[in-house]
Amino acid sequence: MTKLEKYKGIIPAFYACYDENGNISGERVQELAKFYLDKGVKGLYVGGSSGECIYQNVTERKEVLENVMAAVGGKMTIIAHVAAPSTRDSVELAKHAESLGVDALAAIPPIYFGLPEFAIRDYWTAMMNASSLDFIIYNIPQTTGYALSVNMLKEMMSFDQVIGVKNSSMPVQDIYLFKRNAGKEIVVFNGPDEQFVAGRIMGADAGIGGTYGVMPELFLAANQAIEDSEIEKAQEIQIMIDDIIFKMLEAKGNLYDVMKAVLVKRGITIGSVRAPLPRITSEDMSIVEEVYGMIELAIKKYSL
Ligand SMILES: CC(=O)N[C@@H]([C@@H](O)[C@H](O)[C@H](O)CO)[C@@H](O)CC(=O)C(=O)O
Repeated sequence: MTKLEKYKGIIPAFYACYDENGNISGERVQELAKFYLDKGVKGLYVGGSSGECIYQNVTERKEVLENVMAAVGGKMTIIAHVAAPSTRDSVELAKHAESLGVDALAAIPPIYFGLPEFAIRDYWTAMMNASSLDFIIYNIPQTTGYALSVNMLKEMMSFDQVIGVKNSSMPVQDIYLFKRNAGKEIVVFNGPDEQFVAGRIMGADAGIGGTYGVMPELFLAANQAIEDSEIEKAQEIQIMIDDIIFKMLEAKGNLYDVMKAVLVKRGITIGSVRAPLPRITSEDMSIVEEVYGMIELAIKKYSL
């Protein structure tokens, strides 16, 4: 088994778990982490977009990771997204993550100001230098405004710690582009859940996604179908997944709040989203019901 094997598979992007007052709930974090452990996913991606990291302070982000590690540390692969607006906070989070024994760090590029590539490199290397952990570049141009270039990829790949890219850019060809130009074996994680199967076919080794958490069974089944070269089955499951995602996106409230409401129906309560993310409305509840039904039906169809 190569050292990259532990990253290959289905890795839900962990949701922010709050109590009824909107504070981090360690108890709920642990409950959600154990739910995913029971489902058999490969690992968890903690503190990313789905973790609402942008709206949490450093202390809160540490508390989330501490509770994930307390619940499932050592039992599954844990990737800690540690990027924060300042390099200083990101470095602090990187050191903290290493002290807890996570497997890898991940980071988006710096946000808000459009910075030159040398500054982005310095931001990432500061986090790497603060630990000895594997490091994953998080490419998500649609939210950060920076699209990973091949030159930057090559420069970053010269660091031994850099083992992969979580790629959330929309062109599926980027997956191959990054693998082709990395100059070494890397793991590419598919980001857009709507094209997970396409991403795997184009060479993604794994997937990290925000909607996995509400229907992990379906992504596990799609991944298994790919592994078994059952492409038609994989496509069929992907289409069901997309119908579910498109339905959730019809809601007025934020996608994460829709998924949190669906999780309640699946027996897991993790609170709502933090403002400015809009909460679901009473009219959105029919979408929640419908989505829950669609997930149940798909699970039944494939006896998952
Ligand atoms: C732009 C965006 O948020 N992309 C999501 C997707 O999982 C996305 O929610 C999904 O494809 C639905 O559109 C992930 O790539 C983000 C993610 O995994 C994370 O950091 O939480």
